[in-house]
Amino acid sequence: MNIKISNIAKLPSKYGDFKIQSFKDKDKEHLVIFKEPILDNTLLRIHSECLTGDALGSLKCDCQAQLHHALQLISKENGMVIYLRQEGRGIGLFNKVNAYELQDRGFNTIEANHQLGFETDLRDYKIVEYILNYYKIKKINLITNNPNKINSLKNFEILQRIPSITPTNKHNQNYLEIKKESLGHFL
Ligand SMILES: Nc1nc2c(ncn2[C@@H]2O[C@H](COP(=O)(O)OP(=O)(O)OP(=O)(O)O)[C@@H](O)[C@H]2O)c(=O)[nH]1
Ligand SMILES: [Zn+2]
Repeated sequence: MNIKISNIAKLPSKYGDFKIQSFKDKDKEHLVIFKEPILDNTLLRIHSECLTGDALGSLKCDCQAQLHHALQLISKENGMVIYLRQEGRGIGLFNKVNAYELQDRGFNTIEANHQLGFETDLRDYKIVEYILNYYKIKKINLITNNPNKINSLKNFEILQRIPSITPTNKHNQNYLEIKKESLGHFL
């Protein structure tokens, strides 16, 4: 892996004072947001980019609420959010917009991906392993409902899974049901 690592900068936020550092893997500029001290057994959220949810407050998913919940948790003590630039479960923003248009026509999130010729989930978490090794983290308390994320971190000891439960609304109800029924999320 040919990873470039930025310097560490301060990021004061409405949830507290964090530090940020970027890890650049080819064209993907990932971000680590952390509250010191970084412990060997850190509280960790691995968050995949969702511009529509994280930045625009879309009600179609639970991403923004999950991100803010994690930032609130780590701001209380310490911990880390690894923000991965794998938008739309890895299909990218352009394709996600096309998937959303298919959802407007009645396809669910998984079917829409398949209609576009993509697998259900194209994400990979190799860079997470690199980042955790870089920070010398071996044990984690992982904030997630996604069993895939847990399985992708086989080289680390997962001490605890912290659920990330967010409010449902009429726009994300089906999305959350699919996560539970088809993707096995702990919801
Ligand atoms: N392709 C596609 N991606 C979506 C859609 N809605 C949200 N996403 C992306 O899904 C990713 C978030 O994945 P989720 O499956 O919601 O949740 P997760 O992060 O894997 O699981 P948690 O750790 O429990 O939050 C982000 O990259 C979003 O951009 C959609 O309808 N289609
Ligand atoms: Zn989202």
